[in-house]
Amino acid sequence: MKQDMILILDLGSEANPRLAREIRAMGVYTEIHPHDISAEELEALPGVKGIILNGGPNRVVDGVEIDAGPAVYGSGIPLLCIEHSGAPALSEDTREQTLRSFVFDTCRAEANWNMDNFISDQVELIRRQVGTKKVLLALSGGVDSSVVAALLIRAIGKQLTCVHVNHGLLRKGEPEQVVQVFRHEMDANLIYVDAVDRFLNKLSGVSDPERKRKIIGTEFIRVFEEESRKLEGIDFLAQGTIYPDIIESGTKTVKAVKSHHNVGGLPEDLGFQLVEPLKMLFKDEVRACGKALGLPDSMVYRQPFPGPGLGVRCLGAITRDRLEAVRESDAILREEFAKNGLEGKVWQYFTAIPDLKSVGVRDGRRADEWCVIIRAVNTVDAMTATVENVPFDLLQHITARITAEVQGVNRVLFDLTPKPSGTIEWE
Ligand SMILES: Nc1ncnc2c1ncn2[C@@H]1O[C@H](COP(=O)(O)OP(=O)(O)OP(=O)(O)O)[C@@H](O)[C@H]1O
Repeated sequence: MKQDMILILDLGSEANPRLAREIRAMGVYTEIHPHDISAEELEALPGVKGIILNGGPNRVVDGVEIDAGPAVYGSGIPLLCIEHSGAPALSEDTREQTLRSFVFDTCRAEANWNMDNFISDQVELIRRQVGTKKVLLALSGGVDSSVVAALLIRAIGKQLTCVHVNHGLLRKGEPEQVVQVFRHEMDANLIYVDAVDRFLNKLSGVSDPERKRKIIGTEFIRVFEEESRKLEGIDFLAQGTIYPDIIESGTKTVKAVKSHHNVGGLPEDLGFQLVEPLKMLFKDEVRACGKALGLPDSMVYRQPFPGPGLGVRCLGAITRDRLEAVRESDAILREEFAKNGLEGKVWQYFTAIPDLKSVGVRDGRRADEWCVIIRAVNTVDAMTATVENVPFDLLQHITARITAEVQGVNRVLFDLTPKPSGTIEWE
């Protein structure tokens, strides 16, 4: 990479990602590495202009205080030590000034970290890694895999084959958008697999949420493997791994938040070499990259969506008609939130339909129909969530639309429960 880099060494701080993002926000590239980086590893990192030793509450490991070694202290590269202790923290201003002065005055780093440079570097690296060989990508249409696809199309064009599996659990219009954007606009090699019947047949009668998730995950792998076996001469598999996936899989001082399996469960033994061009990007940078590559905002700024899709919002055993009602009501909710300035403001909003009918009145007759639950929540870290205060007249308008436009629905409920005691999703 041609960019200057500030290296962050993890001396037991939980604030490494935050520090890394702060410096990237100043336009300077950062990477987080373990405290005991060797001289060879340090040497191999390009453009290191400064090193920050970021200490914190986990600094003592097995009774011993960890520290960087001679490779770092003897490197001649400017060092800054930060210790997050119990002492009163520096004010935000002082902290930012200290960081800025270290980065720009002491290290003389150039603010050359931006998406255009990132993209041109990655294009070069991908071409070097892949040569004239072929690459396979499972393309969900979600942010990460879409940005990987766009980057690879830029780098190697038709040497990339994308496989999109329509399992029937995607939101309204999403499979069509994948085809439109990647096949028609970006002229990519796209294999579109219509596996709707296959998934819904497997899920028929299954009401246990864990079993539903498992079936969706396993069936996805089967379909993907079947498709990849039909292709010949593929050496590489591209994946939308991003930096938080790697950070969260644990460092020497911070235990794993979750294991790093990135593909919603693609096995590790598919026998391909990996291409992971986004693995050093934070989520907002992935979005910026997608935007710079020309992907539509509706793809790049999409709200988080669970891996098993609408399957976990069609509560209990999935039926086609209730799944359709989830999809249609979700589309109305999203349309109304977008029209009324709530898109981009509310972190996550969706509808869920329990396997429950109640009596109502339709065309002057009693009719047993489902109820739609609206959920709209805000969160910083998904560990806790608060409910968005959606204007009452908007809720009434959405209720009127859903009960008029969505077949089989006679009631709309608004979920007032924060997390805890609720969770964000219903299953
Ligand atoms: N319907 C699908 N068709 C093709 N690939 C899929 C599909 N669903 C998931 N994948 C693959 O599995 C990966 C992980 O899926 P997951 O649902 O966990 O989303 P994610 O990590 O948020 O990534 P993305 O933003 O790309 O959806 C995706 O990046 C993609 O490679």
